Amino acid sequence: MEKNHHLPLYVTKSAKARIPFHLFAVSLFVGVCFIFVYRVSNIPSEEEAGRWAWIGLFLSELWFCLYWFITVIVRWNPIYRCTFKDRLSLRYEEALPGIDIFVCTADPMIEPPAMVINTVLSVMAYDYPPQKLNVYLSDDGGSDLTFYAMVEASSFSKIWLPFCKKFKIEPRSPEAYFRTAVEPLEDNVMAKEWSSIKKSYEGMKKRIETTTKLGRISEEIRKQHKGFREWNLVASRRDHQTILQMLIDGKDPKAVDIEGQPLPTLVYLAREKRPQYHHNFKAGAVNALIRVSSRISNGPIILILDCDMYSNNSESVRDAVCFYMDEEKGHEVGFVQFPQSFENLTKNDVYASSLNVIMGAEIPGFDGNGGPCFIGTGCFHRRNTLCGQKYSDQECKANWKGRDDIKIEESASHVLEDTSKVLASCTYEEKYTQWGNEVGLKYGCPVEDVLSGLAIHCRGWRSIYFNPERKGFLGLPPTTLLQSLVQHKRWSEGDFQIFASRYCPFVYGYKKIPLKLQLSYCIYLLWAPNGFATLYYVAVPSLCLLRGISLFPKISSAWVLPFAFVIIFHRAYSLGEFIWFGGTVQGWWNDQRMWLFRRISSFIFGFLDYILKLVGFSKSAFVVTQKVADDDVSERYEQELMEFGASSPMFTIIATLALLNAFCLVGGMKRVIYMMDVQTLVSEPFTLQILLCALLVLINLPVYQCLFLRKDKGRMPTSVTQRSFMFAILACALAMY
Ligand SMILES: O=c1ccn([C@@H]2O[C@H](COP(=O)(O)OP(=O)(O)O[C@H]3O[C@H](CO)[C@@H](O)[C@H](O)[C@H]3O)[C@@H](O)[C@H]2O)c(=O)[nH]1
Ligand SMILES: [Mn+2]
Repeated sequence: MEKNHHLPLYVTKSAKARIPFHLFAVSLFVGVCFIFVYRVSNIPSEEEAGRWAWIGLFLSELWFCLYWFITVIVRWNPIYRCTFKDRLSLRYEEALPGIDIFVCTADPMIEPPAMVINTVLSVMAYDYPPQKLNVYLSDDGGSDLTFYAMVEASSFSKIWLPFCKKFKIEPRSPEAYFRTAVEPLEDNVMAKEWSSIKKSYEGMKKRIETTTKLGRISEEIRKQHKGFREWNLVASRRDHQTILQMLIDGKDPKAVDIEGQPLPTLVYLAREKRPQYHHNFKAGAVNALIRVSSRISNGPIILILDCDMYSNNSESVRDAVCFYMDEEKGHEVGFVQFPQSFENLTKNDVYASSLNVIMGAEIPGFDGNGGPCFIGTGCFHRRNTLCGQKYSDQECKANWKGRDDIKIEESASHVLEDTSKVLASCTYEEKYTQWGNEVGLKYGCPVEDVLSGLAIHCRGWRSIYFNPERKGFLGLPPTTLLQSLVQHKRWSEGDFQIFASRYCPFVYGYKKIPLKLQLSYCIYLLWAPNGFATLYYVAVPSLCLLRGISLFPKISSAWVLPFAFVIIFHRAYSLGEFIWFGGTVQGWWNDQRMWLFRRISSFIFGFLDYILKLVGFSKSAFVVTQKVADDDVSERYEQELMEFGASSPMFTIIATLALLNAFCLVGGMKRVIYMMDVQTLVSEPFTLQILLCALLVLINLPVYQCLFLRKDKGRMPTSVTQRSFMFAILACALAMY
């Protein structure tokens, strides 16, 4: 036992093959230096055409180099973690900390209640003592439809939890389980239970879906639970009192499953909303939950989840607890972040939703540099840390060791409901103004997660990234182009807002977090400016080609070499990395296209929106990502056909640039065909420009399809087509004359 005590609860491993990567980075840097030498020594003189185009290109390349440098810093020293859950059970099974799990939902129409309760059921079924699990649902939609689904879930949990535990099934979201599991025909006992539970699940799902479709709760259902009466007072989803219902009170001895085992506490909360108070989106919801849960269960560890992120691994809580309970380092840990992984991705991932490279290469790099950022979901926080506590070596060590859950008043659930309501009221935060600032998640930023995580790092805490073999959580990716672009607009805008505010990591984190972590943060915080450099690079060289201004070395010149070297190796590395983390070649190509689209649309609009907010022209918003799609849209998603089909300025930019490059390529090819002898071809100063233009046309092929060939509803709307033709022709005309 004594010896056992000194074995750590987790280990950290460095990545292998770091040296080749370092060599690669250094040689690429040498190549980049050559490019810069070329750019500086060949600036066109003032009389020559294209001086400004040249300088602009140089600035874009400088920017790309700077940004690439950050991506190298992030990848320099990734680390990976491994836990020992058996040691945890041996030493601490009786002393495991309580866990409060927060699930956030915002709208029953785009986040169907049937999906939400699957997430809820999956976390209720964690392999963890149920008395120590407390599940809270925050419903920003304030919807009785969601509440109804929760009532159904609370009774279904009585058969679902024993079933999960008895047969040790995975995953524990009933929907996901029954979708993939094969009926256990050999095992007679299980087969019988299996089909009866499947039947009751399907019955429940049907009832919930019918009710959701109907859009209101029938009288019959209303009688099932006193909680429905609350909706008599609800004026609208933006104007209602706090609704707090303890659906299962884990402390109640009568709250047991069909096998007589205790159930986790289950709470439904719709915080108060009034038109005159800003509700601060998800951050506001989480903060209300932090307060309410402190009265009800006060678990020292909080798991935050989006409503589509169901638990795919029933041991994740134990994994996370290993980091917190480690005798050596546990007291330093502020939060444990799991990767954001998705189900429902298609083979070649048309919209590049997978985040595989970010989760596989970049976030482990963050961990090596001082700790992963908080990405909003799949994250276990220490309650005190979230509530603003600063890290201090001695104090935290002492506290965590002799950790004594702060006692909470024992009272009946209806009393708790009444006394906790005030904590979720609009006026509460007026009195305690530190909420949303020093306490809880921060307000005022569309990426409350990244900002709050940064603040936690700056208060001295470390964070841990844990990416187990069996994914901890699975969510739903955006399934249309526009949703993906809108999501990235929110992210790029929020991230840039952090960079440009007093929370800029170089200022706010100065002397508080390591420089390499400050730089790492910039990999996301500087997404938005990338948009401009990219926009320049995909438009100006092509237009110059049309006009006859050369911006790259002649194909016969030795200066071509550094360009070729940098471009080929940089992209080859990216391809290799993509495939290493489970992608396909076609998937990589799609990924490249999506990054192009995001940069020239989401990032630009994100930046502009940031400016508009700055001068007070537009208000902050949080466009919730849709989690359901119409049948024909889903079908096209399955076929990996890009979905345009809506009129959006983002599509206009994308289509304009696609057309512009097509026109320029035609113009450029004409030039080559006119001078069709080998001698001039070799000394041809436009070869690289033509190649760049051709590559852009190639990557934009799906856009031309949507413009000219497709007939389905996902094709480009006529208005967008007309507008983009006009803009593209205008730009070409301006370039030529
Ligand atoms: O007013 C709101 C708006 C959103 N949400 C919830 O926030 C979560 C995330 O919203 P979603 O539309 O799915 O956005 P994503 O872009 O997928 O979210 C990512 O990015 C967000 C920050 O932009 C983080 O908060 C998320 O955790 C992270 O998954 C969902 O559960 C919503 O129900 C609320 O509770 N209240
Ligand atoms: Mn989401």
